[in-house]
Amino acid sequence: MSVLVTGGAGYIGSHMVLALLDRGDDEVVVVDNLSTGFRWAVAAPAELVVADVGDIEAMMRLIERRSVDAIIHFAGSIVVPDSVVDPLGYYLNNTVKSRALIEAAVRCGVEHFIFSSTAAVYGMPEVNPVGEAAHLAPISPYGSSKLMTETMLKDAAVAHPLRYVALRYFNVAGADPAGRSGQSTPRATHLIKVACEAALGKRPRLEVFGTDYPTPDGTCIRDYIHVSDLARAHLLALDRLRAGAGSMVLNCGYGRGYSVLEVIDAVRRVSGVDFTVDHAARRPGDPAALVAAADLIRSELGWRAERDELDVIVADALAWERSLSGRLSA
Ligand SMILES: NC(=O)c1ccc[n+]([C@@H]2O[C@H](COP(=O)([O-])OP(=O)(O)OC[C@H]3O[C@@H](n4cnc5c(N)ncnc54)[C@H](O)[C@@H]3O)[C@@H](O)[C@H]2O)c1
Ligand SMILES: O=c1ccn([C@@H]2O[C@H](COP(=O)(O)OP(=O)(O)O[C@H]3O[C@H](CO)[C@H](O)[C@H](O)[C@H]3O)[C@@H](O)[C@H]2O)c(=O)[nH]1
Repeated sequence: MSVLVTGGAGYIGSHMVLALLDRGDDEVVVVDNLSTGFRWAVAAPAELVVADVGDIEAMMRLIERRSVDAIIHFAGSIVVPDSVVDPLGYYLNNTVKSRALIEAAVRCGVEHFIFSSTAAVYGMPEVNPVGEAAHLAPISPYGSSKLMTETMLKDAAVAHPLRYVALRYFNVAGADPAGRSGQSTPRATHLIKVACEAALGKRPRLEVFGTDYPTPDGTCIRDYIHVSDLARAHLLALDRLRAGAGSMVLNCGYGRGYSVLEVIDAVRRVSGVDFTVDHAARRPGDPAALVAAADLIRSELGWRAERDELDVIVADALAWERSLSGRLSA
């Protein structure tokens, strides 16, 4: 039996492949169209198939050839502001192509499906920490495209012998502690990556988007989760599904938030570099605070955080950023 990891050449997917291989699950096949991913990010002996998840025939052939019993679906487009500019492109890549993949799974009898959802399904939550039962009101096409895939899975799981875990990630950060993968996309927008680039002189400065939010220091609060802890949550979800558990929707965060200024302090502290920080206007669509209620994932999966110290997350991200320059041309 093989696990199919879509988007396995990307940031989080490449850590998933490492987590599977590290525990001895060697039958791993990756599908990635390399639109933002990297061939080198797929660790051996995982097989990389360069294909599009929307190609239903190709997905069915692959599922049959590798006897896939579980799909972990990371492939998608992830930049929230881009989704506002190109909503139909986001609905195509995230919703329409996920539908094709789900149909391939159903037609081939794959019973286990894990889906990368997002805290963006909550929009601007009125209460923090935000629980899985909170009102779902995405404010971007990105968030809507992911919520629509959650809905398809819910309905497909009623009609077919398919069980799924939708994991709603909060802010994913950090890198493989052994230095084998990390966030590599050029022109990244994520705060910790951008701050590490500033600390290493790859950017002239960091801009803080908004200092007048109703938070203790006026900057936005987010729940940053280490990518290795997140990958481990997927392993546990896979084990639960294979053991016969029913479908679940789970937040992935630590239940603790840090402000933008606290993150900047951590990056300055860990790097020892006092890089330039400018105050800028609010970025449209940013909720003031987004922190996970993280009890359900602990009780349902027995998941425990291992790298939840902000300085550890930053140190891993910084180490990866230092090692990155030589790799991107590969
Ligand atoms: N990074 C975060 O903070 C975050 C937060 C919430 C949810 N997510 C979700 O996690 C998943 C992975 O995100 P990431 O940060 O690793 O992004 P990423 O861009 O690094 O990885 C996505 C991968 O999918 C591939 N891909 C995209 N469209 C494809 C298609 N149609 N067919 C085949 N491959 C395709 C890309 O080439 C890339 O390798 C995404 O679904 C994203 O929405 C990420
Ligand atoms: O240069 C920067 C970059 C970010 N920020 C701030 O830092 C916080 C975190 O921003 P990120 O861009 O790192 O992350 P988001 O919270 O916007 O986005 C995250 O959550 C979203 C759901 O809300 C999506 O899932 C997305 O993929 C995921 O990274 C925000 O307040 C943002 O305004 C800055 O001040 N300066």
